[in-house]
Amino acid sequence: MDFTKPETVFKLENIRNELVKMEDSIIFQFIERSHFPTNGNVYIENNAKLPLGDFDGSFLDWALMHLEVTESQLRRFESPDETPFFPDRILDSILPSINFPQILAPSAENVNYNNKIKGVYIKEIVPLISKYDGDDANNYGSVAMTDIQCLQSLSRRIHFGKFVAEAKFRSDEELYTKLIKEKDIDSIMEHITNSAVEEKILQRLTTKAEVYGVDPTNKESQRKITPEYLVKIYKEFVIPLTKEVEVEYLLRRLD
Ligand SMILES: C=C(O[C@@H]1C=C(C(=O)O)C=C[C@H]1O)C(=O)O
Repeated sequence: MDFTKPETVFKLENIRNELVKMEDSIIFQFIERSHFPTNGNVYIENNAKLPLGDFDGSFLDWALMHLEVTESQLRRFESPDETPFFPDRILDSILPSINFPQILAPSAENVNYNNKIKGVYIKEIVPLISKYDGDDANNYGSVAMTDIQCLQSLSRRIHFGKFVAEAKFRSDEELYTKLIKEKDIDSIMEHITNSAVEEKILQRLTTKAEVYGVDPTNKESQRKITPEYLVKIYKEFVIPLTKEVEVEYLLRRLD
């Protein structure tokens, strides 16, 4: 898939191949996070234990916002597959624009699920992938940086739903135009759903987690991340959120 060549992006097979590649990144970032406890202090907004001057938010928010400001100046968010968590804080790039061809509908940039993704990650995913419930003040920085890697990978994977939706729209423009005009959300969700693909993804994740997630040097074969938890994360959060993005993108496709 090459974002400078739209014809490579509109092929659903190419998009699905990209989603498969993202599984490895997400698994390995979850494994990194599994070295640390939950460290709930990094998620508490305006936490007296982690003073941040006049910044309004959590330690994680502070780290993520500052990183995104730098990344924006290095052209990260010009790429159509990157969606910022702090769209109002990012800056113009200091690098010349690549001028990617228009691939998605102009309304695509308004489909930003990152606040919801961050909430689900903190509330639901961190308790599943972290080492134990607890706090280790020596690792606040490491946890924030690891969380940022996980969040940016999850964000890219879930917002890839925009490309999936565009490919599906182009595959049956008449049907989707009708459903969009009727604002028939349930029918749109039904038509973008492919249960066979979802099942294949969950089966592959189980195998990958069994291979990647076990430390071969550890005699007790202690798992770094359990296959059951990885499947649960995808089944209950990653895939549903991707489909929400697909539906939201399509509802705005004709704007
Ligand atoms: C991404 C797609 O759309 C939907 C979402 C999927 C996912 O998030 O993994 C898989 C299949 C579909 O239900 C697709 O059709 O490939």
